[in-house]
Amino acid sequence: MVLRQSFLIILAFFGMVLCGLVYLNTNQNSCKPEIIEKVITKEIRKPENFALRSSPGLVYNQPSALVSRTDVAPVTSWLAPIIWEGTFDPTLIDSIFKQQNLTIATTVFALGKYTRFLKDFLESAEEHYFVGFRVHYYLFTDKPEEVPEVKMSENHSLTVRKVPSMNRWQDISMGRMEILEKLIKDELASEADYIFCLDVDTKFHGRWSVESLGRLVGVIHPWFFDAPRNQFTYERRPESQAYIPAEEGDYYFTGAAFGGSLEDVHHLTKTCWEQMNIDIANSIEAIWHEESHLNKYFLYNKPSKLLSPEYLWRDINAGAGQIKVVRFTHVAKNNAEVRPNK
Ligand SMILES: CC(=O)N[C@H]1[C@@H](OP(=O)(O)OP(=O)(O)OC[C@H]2O[C@@H](n3ccc(=O)[nH]c3=O)[C@H](O)[C@@H]2O)O[C@H](CO)[C@H](O)[C@@H]1O
Ligand SMILES: [Mn+2]
Repeated sequence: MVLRQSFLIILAFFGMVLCGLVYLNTNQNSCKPEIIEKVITKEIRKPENFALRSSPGLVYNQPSALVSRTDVAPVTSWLAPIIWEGTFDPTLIDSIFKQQNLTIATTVFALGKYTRFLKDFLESAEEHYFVGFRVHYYLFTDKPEEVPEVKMSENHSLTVRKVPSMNRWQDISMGRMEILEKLIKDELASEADYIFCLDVDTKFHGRWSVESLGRLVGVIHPWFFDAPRNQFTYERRPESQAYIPAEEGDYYFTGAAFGGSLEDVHHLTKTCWEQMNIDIANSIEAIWHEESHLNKYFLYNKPSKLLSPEYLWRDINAGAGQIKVVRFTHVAKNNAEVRPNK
């Protein structure tokens, strides 16, 4: 009898503990979405944070309603500014954006032999890229041990992330879209205001700063800024999701640099990655990989700001009358030697 009673008490005790655990567990699960939501809503910036406030007493040149550069277009036909030297006042624009307390996330990938480009990329960025503004670089590499020590300025920081190696350079280049989509979705909401995604085989030579910020930002490719649209190297096969017919197209954009607000770049990376996967399922790869999909995206989701080829020039020594300042260049490389495949 006593034995039976104690057995029942023990059973009841374990029952309670079990119930408690189940409760805790379900409760934790049901809490998760709430917590995530709280973090995001807490960090969303209010519209007034983006107001273009200027300080009394700031001395700068009077802007003109009449005079501008006449050798280049400072605006697209959908009224997005095109940023060229001489279209903005660095003193004024820096002072306005200083008041917004921004963080610019910047991603760069260096897999395989491309780690050799990191030193020049990072050192030159520290000299010219968003100087005086908060920058968080996210560097994705399969060889973290090869990341050089580069001294970061006070408000710039670098996070290194290990990613698996890949055998095809095309897969590395296209795979960036998937990693970027996840990074923005999972981590950046409470971390940054804007993002730029850059090729690593590049180098800064001049200012690249807040004049480049916008909701959705594309960089005009240095080889095609003066070409007619039917000569752009868009994907021309209708079977690909990146297809653009010969009579359509605005500009040809580079895949080596794009950016904007987290929300807009998230949508861009997600869409391009989805489109590339449809192509894979249909056994087709766009002629210039994610760059082709990016161009398709920009055609039907117009960028709100365009950066002139000053923001991705061919080579520091290559000249063109319209390029008054070279800010960022693609560096010459031996593709056959540096890539894992043809
Ligand atoms: C100037 C320009 O418009 N560049 C684009 C162009 O060729 P690119 O010749 O510039 O392509 P690329 O060889 O630089 O590859 C793009 C990027 O992928 C990364 N990477 C690539 C290979 C590798 O082994 N390891 C590695 O880390 C690295 O960050 C590199 O900068 O077309 C590519 C897609 O076809 C991309 O759209 C590039 O952005
Ligand atoms: Mn490149």
